[in-house]
Amino acid sequence: MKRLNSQLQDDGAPMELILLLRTLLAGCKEISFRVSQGALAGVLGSTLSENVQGETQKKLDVISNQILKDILSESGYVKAISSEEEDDVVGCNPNGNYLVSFDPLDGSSNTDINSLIGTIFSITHAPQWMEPDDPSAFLQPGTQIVAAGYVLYGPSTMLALTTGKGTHLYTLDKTHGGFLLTTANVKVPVQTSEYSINASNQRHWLGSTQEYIADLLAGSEGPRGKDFNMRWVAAMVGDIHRVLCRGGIFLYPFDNREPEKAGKLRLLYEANPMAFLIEQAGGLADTGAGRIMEVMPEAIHQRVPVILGSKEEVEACLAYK
Ligand SMILES: O=P(O)(O)OC[C@H]1O[C@](O)(COP(=O)(O)O)[C@@H](O)[C@@H]1O
Ligand SMILES: [Mg+2]
Ligand SMILES: [Mg+2]
Repeated sequence: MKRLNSQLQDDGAPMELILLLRTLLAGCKEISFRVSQGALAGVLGSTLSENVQGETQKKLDVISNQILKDILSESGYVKAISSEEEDDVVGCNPNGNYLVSFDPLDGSSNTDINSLIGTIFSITHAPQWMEPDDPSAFLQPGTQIVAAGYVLYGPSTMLALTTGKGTHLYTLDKTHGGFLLTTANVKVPVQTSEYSINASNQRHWLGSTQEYIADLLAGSEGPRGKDFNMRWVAAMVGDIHRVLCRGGIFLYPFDNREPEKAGKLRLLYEANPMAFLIEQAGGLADTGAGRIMEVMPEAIHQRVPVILGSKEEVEACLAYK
């Protein structure tokens, strides 16, 4: 079976980027181990501190963040990082050539129920002019990303990764500690009859979202003329993995609960990396007002509405105005 290194070389990834990815993934393997220890590791439950988003952090969030921060800042390849769990950009090596944005633990409320969680990341070049603690260099559209992916801590630990040459899925072989290529050039089916949305927010949605979901619910008796199935993992990483594996549409749309927040999911370390993976697998990723990867970020923790997945279903959704 092909190893990660060899696939990255075949995809033409520069050696320094390969080394950076290997470093990042070494951190994810450590997180994978910690996660698998569950209550035995004494890491479940909430801490008293709150992160910048005002949500209560789980201890595993803090631990995962620390693991990635330490390994990346010591690597030498990274000029600065931005993390969901850090209020500000964290400066690393002033001579580093890359910037890394990450959600160290996505779906963290699932930790208490032994369900799917993961780490999401994206990597861009670090501009020469940048001071290591300058957040403005992170405010680049997703089109500038050179590598993005997630590690899913499920029954097996899996990696989905793209460097812009297709999306590949790898499985962690825990007997020798390496990621092995298990699906090359994964393709999201263009059509689907499966959707994913937190329906408890329905009353807050825009009219167009209400109408679209109502038509899916009407199934074979409605205008779509077919029945749809619904799935919600409550961890974006789990929902997107399902979409990559068998298609579907995933929505965390704009809603009126906090209109200034424009959505729940964060652009830099949730929406953009997932958009890159989905697009590289033949799917679409949109905010409802344009391509996610073309959004010019204004802040490192900016949120965006997310509609992504099977091409024809995303197009059908976007046709509702
Ligand atoms: O609580 P809700 O509305 O179901 O939201 C679930 C969404 O929130 C998230 O858990 C946010 O991620 P974090 O756990 O990293 O904060 C997504 O992974 C998921 O899609
Ligand atoms: Mg998250
Ligand atoms: Mg998180």
